[in-house]
Amino acid sequence: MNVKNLEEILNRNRSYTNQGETANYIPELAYANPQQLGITVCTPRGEVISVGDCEVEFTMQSISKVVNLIVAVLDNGPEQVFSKVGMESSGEPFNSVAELETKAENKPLNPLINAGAIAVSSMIKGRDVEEQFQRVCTFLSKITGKENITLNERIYESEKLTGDRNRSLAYFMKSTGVIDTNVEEALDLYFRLCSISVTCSDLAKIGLFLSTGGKIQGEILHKNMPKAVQIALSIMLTAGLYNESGETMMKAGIPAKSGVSGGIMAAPPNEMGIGIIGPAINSKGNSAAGVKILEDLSSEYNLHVFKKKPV
Ligand SMILES: NC(=O)CC[C@H](N)C(=O)O
Repeated sequence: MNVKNLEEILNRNRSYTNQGETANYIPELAYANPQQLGITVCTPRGEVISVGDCEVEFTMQSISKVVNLIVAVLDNGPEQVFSKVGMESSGEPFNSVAELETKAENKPLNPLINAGAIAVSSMIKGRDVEEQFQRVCTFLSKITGKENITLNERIYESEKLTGDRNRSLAYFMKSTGVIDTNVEEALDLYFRLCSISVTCSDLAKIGLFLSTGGKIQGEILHKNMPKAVQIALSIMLTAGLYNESGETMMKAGIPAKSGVSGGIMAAPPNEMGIGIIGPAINSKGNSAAGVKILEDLSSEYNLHVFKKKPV
């Protein structure tokens, strides 16, 4: 792998930024530059290669759902978490209201759609929202090696102000017993987690952590970490890109998670961590150029999980 190679992949896919738009249902997200495009790759051997607009910060949005899930699984065990949230891909938009009532016994279909992630947030341990949030930040800090994990206040306020769809999902889940804690607190934690600032290289480090089975600088910090990571990767593979997950699974074949700010975090097992930013998103809510870059990275570096690797 080298810089030139990655630059070529980035440039080859640049025109796809014109096939998307920045998210505007959270008004503050609309101000991102739709032409921005960057890739960072981290390998287990310690190489870090960044190309394009990698230094720009953006919010994690739905990529935080993966970290959220791992913390909740470590806190409660998988049985407890999956007694409230399903394991199936949805085939519907990430904020679908209808499927919550009509599918899977009132359980949100999986932890990576909005309803599922709000339910998972309610299970994170802590005295109050601040402590819950700080526990997730501490974990993120260990993974990324960044001392300060910060929240983008403008985006957070914008999310809260316009988050009525998420509120309706959460209150519905309270009525069916999926959420049995304070709904507003679960939502507040969810909004905060979505508003955490990151760069491409932070995403690549999260990807590397997952790709190496949950190791942080060669160490496993919790005995249940490998299991939690295995769960997260499985759900990323089947549901990480919402109703574009099947196509991405077939074409790129890499466990990945997208967010509406245009980030994609990907974790081809044992290979590398990948962070991509491209704020112009397609109709499914995924970075328009980002998904194409993921496909190209997969074919360039043989990353598809079902591609026969040379022995
Ligand atoms: N797909 C996403 O990134 C959605 C996250 C966003 N904060 C929302 O709740 O709608």
